[in-house]
Amino acid sequence: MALAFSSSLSFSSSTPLPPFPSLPFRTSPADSSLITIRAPHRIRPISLCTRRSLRPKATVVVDSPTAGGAAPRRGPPRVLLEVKDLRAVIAESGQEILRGVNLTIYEGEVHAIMGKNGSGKSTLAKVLVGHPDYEVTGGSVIFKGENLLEMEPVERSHAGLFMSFQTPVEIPGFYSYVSPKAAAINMDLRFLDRNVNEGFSGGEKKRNEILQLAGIWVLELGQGYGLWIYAMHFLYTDFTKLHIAVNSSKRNSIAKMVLEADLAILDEIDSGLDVDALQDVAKAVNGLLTPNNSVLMITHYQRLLDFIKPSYVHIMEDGTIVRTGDVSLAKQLEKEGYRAFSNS
Ligand SMILES: Nc1ncnc2c1ncn2[C@@H]1O[C@H](COP(=O)(O)OP(=O)(O)OP(=O)(O)O)[C@@H](O)[C@H]1O
Repeated sequence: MALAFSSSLSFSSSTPLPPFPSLPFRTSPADSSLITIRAPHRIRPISLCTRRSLRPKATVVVDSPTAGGAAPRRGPPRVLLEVKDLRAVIAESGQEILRGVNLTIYEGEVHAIMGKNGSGKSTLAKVLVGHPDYEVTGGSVIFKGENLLEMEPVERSHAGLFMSFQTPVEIPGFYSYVSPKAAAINMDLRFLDRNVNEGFSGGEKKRNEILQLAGIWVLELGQGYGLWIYAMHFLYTDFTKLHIAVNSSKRNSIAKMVLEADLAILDEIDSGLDVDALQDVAKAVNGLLTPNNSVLMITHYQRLLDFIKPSYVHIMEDGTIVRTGDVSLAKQLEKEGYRAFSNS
């Protein structure tokens, strides 16, 4: 298993950060051999966060010297992702899976990719995040003006690309690792009640994956103590469950940061979810959408699109996008099946 992780932050702490990646991560066999833990690419005190869902219902006490209003970016929407004639093979066998994918995503857009089993949807997602099982053999991918294909997976993550896996990883041992440190800084322990994903139901794992969009919460405590909290599991059911109380008067430099993705790739977030859970997940995704970020979601079912409205729906077949349209495509698909869209 390759574990891609790096910190671009420089901490003022004189004590080295704990070696977070040494946690006993494991992937489920059905999923990838790569875990990318998203480390911060930009840092913003929570008081600067403009996203509705992240305005703390939770108790968050922050002592930040840089509090103020963040001005939203102005100007016409930028192209976030431009995929041109992308071709990729399975690295081991050389079998071609992606056979010339073209896709352009502007910021503020929600794109849905649908397609038969085995048409290459997940492969496209994994190739975009740099999964080592695949080798790109042709085409180009520009993300935020930069050549995505030249970046390491972790750099893609830092650049603002997020992917939720169909089968998220389990992180046993998380509680015992974090809880003493959380106690040491007077942090409410109620949100540390479960190991990440371990024993979670399928639906809970999915919610958890989505809530990773809220990012990694980074606490830096002054006076020589730094702590990373990989907070995805704190959030797995409801943002109100995030309850971090830090007595800032006792600490002289506490910064609470939230990281967010510019482009979130959500691979079948709806599978295995009951109706209520689906709505919760959709609500979380919608809450994280802003005019400056985008979502690319892979789904088999139109019902997800009732809750997360797509700007475009693409139909994929045999490693390429064969049709693009609005949500009516998904409706037609539901009615007529893939025969209506087949190239062959
Ligand atoms: N690492 C791999 N090793 C072997 N075959 C692979 C690998 N990755 C993808 N494939 C094959 O490539 C094809 C496309 O797979 P992919 O998972 O991208 O399809 P999909 O459209 O996401 O399907 P589904 O809707 O069932 O999730 C399938 O035939 C799959 O078996």
